[in-house]
Amino acid sequence: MQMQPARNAAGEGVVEDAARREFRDGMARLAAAVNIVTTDGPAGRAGFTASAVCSVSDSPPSLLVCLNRSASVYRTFKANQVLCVNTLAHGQEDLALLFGGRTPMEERFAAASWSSLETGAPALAGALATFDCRITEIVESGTHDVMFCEVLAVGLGESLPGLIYFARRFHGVAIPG
Ligand SMILES: NC(=O)C1=CN([C@@H]2O[C@H](COP(=O)(O)OP(=O)(O)OC[C@H]3O[C@@H](n4cnc5c(N)ncnc54)[C@H](O)[C@@H]3O)[C@@H](O)[C@H]2O)C=CC1
Ligand SMILES: Cc1cc2nc3c(=O)[nH]c(=O)nc-3n(C[C@H](O)[C@H](O)[C@H](O)COP(=O)(O)O)c2cc1C
Repeated sequence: MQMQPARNAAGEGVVEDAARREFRDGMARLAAAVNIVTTDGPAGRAGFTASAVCSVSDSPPSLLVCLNRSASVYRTFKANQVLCVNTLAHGQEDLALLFGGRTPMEERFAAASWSSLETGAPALAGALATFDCRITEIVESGTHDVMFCEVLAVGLGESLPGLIYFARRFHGVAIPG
């Protein structure tokens, strides 16, 4: 068996790169809902697309969101301490791409209509569900911060087909029945 060198000529960790690639290939098979996570407050308004969102507990109602510390929106979320998880419906793929990076913040928000629930974080008109939250704890893990959140208010939109991210693409999910 040929051993792979731990570092290439440029000093980069090739073993680590292979592990990351393998991890991502595996994660590409783990289907996930698509959300736009927003915030507003003293540090300003920001939002990003997130598939790393998960239910934690129903008492108290709580969820978690994983945010890369290198994202342009990171400092704004950390400073505001509130966020709203907006779960997207089939047909909102363009919004998911817009909030998926590299687009100026005003352009991202100009593409949709927003209101607010309790915290002042933007709630997306036409979302399947909106979870208005206060960030209660932040745990650093690898490249990401895990933001644990208490859900203060839930908005339920129309019952529409859902949107998932699977195999590096968006897919619609039909309502059963
Ligand atoms: N959890 C995250 O931070 C995610 C970030 N992305 C961003 O979008 C880009 C394109 O993603 P794909 O087209 O799906 O191809 P990809 O091969 O980069 O990612 C495949 C899967 O790996 C996971 N993933 C990707 N980057 C990650 C990261 N930095 N930390 C933890 N998990 C990660 C996600 O589940 C993603 O669907 C990624 O390179 C990343 O920048 C996408 C999905 C999740
Ligand atoms: C489908 C999809 C899912 C994503 N999920 C996450 C996620 O869960 N956590 C995260 O930190 N970034 C995620 N990203 C990347 C962020 O949306 C992106 O880095 C963010 O918009 C910040 O980009 P910016 O630094 O250019 O502003 C995802 C991107 C896409 C397209």
